Amino acid sequence: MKKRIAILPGDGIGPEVCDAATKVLTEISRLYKHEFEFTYGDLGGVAIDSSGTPLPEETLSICKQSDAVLLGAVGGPKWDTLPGDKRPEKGLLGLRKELDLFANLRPVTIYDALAEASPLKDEIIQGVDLVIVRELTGGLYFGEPRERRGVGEEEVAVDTLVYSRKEIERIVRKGFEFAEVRGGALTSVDKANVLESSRLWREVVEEVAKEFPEISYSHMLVDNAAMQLIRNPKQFDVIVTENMFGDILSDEASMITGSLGMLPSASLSQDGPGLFEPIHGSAPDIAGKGIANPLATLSSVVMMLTYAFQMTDEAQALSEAINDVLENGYRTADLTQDEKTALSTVEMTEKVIDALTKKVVIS
Ligand SMILES: NC(=O)c1ccc[n+]([C@@H]2O[C@H](COP(=O)([O-])OP(=O)(O)OC[C@H]3O[C@@H](n4cnc5c(N)ncnc54)[C@H](O)[C@@H]3O)[C@@H](O)[C@H]2O)c1
Ligand SMILES: CC(C)[C@H](C(=O)O)[C@@H](O)C(=O)O
Ligand SMILES: [Mg+2]
Repeated sequence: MKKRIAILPGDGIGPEVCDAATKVLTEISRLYKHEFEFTYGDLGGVAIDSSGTPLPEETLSICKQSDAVLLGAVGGPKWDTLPGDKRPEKGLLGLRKELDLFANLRPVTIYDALAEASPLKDEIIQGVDLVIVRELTGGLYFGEPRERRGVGEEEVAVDTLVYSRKEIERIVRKGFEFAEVRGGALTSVDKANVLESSRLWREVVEEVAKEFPEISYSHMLVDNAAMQLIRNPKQFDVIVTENMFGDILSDEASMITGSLGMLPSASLSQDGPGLFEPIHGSAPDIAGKGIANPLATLSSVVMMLTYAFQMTDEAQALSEAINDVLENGYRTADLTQDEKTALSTVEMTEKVIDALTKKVVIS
């Protein structure tokens, strides 16, 4: 059956890594005889430039009519001085809200071949396999009021951190469900020693835990969690946390794998189309140079195949192809000190496609 995929390349390296993804999806459609239909939409800075708004109606409607959405990244210096509600990032936040993508999964998987790319010691990172389940449509990112008022020394800026019981319940339940599927444990991360919203969060975790008597769980304060992720990341299996803490902890966790260019994500709603994107941004410092690591985006395609299309064989083959390429020593610039041997985005993508094709044709 035909699968409709909305492609939102966005800004900076977004188009470069999205190209990698569409090439790989095209190869998968050839190998497995699927039909993937790509419809492109503008989001972020490119959308501001083309239509004056970071999330045009047309883009939203393309996404709503799709079976899955693939996103590159949004933002960049060109739009940094725009007011908050006109910035590229507002387009992404609006899309997450409109599609009700409350559950953001950010898996942290270690590739043995990349051990030396991580700044952490081998014995600390070997065997790490964790997933951050980040609440994505609430908290500080969306709370009202959000405003600036007053002038001079009296000027104040307000952001509001608000969570309803219902919002917490649904993400915490997702966290427990993932822990159940993985046969693991749940760590709920909060700041309950200071924040009222975190105290409600903790209460809700205690209540939802009763539905999962066989899952062991614990609470951890976010500052300690940030430290523990570096000290002993193996202690974690599923981490469930609110929007902003999840944003920060996931960039931190990416260094366990060696590069921000490695971490994928899936943002899911209750029943609508999911959105799949690397966790990294538009990387203005390397945009246009053709050197971005496409693997976070290709691993996001693995998550799309798994969660949106239930194509488990295809997902496994692509995931193994990524592993094979790394085992064979291929690296983009972010993963090696040796500039001379570093592959471009296009070359790395070709290596993955070769490995995938060989794997599928032989099996
Ligand atoms: N989901 C998104 O669209 C998203 C996520 C994060 C940041 N942003 C936006 O991106 C812009 C730049 O933000 P930033 O510089 O703080 O974060 P960033 O993630 O874009 O880059 C941080 C560093 O990591 C490197 N990097 C990131 N992705 C890489 C890849 N695939 N391959 C190799 N190196 C990679 C960059 O070169 C840079 O040195 C900002 O406008 C920000 O708002 C967007
Ligand atoms: C660009 C920004 C709005 C976004 C976030 O903070 O959620 C990004 O950092 C991410 O991690 O996806
Ligand atoms: Mg982030």
